[in-house]
Amino acid sequence: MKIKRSERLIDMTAYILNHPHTLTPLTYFVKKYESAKSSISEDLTIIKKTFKERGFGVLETVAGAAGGVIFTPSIPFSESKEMIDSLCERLSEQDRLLPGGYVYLSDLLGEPQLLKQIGQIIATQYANKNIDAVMTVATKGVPIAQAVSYYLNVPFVIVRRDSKITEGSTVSVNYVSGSSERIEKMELSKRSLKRGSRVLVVDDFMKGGGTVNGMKALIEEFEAELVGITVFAESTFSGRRMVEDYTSLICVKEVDTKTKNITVVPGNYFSVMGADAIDE
Ligand SMILES: O=P(O)(O)OC[C@H]1C[C@H](OP(=O)(O)OP(=O)(O)O)[C@H](O)[C@@H]1O
Repeated sequence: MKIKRSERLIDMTAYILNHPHTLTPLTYFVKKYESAKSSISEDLTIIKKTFKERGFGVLETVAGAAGGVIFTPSIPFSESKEMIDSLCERLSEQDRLLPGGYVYLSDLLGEPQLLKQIGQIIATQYANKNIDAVMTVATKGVPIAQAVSYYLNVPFVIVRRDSKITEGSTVSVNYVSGSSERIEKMELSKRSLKRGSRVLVVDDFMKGGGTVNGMKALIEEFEAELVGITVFAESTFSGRRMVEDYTSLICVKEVDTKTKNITVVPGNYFSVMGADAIDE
């Protein structure tokens, strides 16, 4: 289609934003807009510069015959900080405290815009870590895994605590639930992960860390590689937490079961990202 340059820029930007971590050859745009390669290259330079200045992410040009452009989305720290701070306020509402020191999150994890931001924030942390798959455990981790997998453009796999005939043959592990000291089981369809896959584990909430530890054990069973663990929220845990190396967006710092007050503060995301940024 032959359109004005201003319209072409908008159309190209929409396509690129909707295709994260996807190599798009320049010839695709040349054919689509019936334009010269030099015009398309100029357009991509404008988009690349604007994305960088506005903090939308990096538009990388891959040279060579099989080259093109790849968009790696990211979210500016300022936007992440604003979103996490407002979440801490919302989560400090009194009626969220559940028995056992858990916190009611399901309303937040049902909000499309918030899930989109959570996906962007976590995907920003792993943008350059060559993730092959995102892993979570049913049920409340699923919307988070879906959001993160969209922005990393990789599949997500769902670990289950119950056996389902529709999952085919599975690999299962027993794990100690850190919060309840109970032996529990989780399983994953054999079809889900290839040997050597680089896996990111996400979940909605971490208390004792037993659930995440179980997923770590499953990744070992698949002879895959754990790249990182990021949870939406963590709570302080009086017992011995089973997982040490993880990232959280928010932290339930204090819980007063008498007044039902909870104090929620930002998690360790910014300190972890700050460290990573220094390393880059
Ligand atoms: O760190 P731990 O002590 O292991 O607890 C964190 C688990 C428990 C809770 O899941 P549930 O509410 O039990 O299950 P579902 O997500 O299906 O609601 C949460 O979603 C994490 O997966």
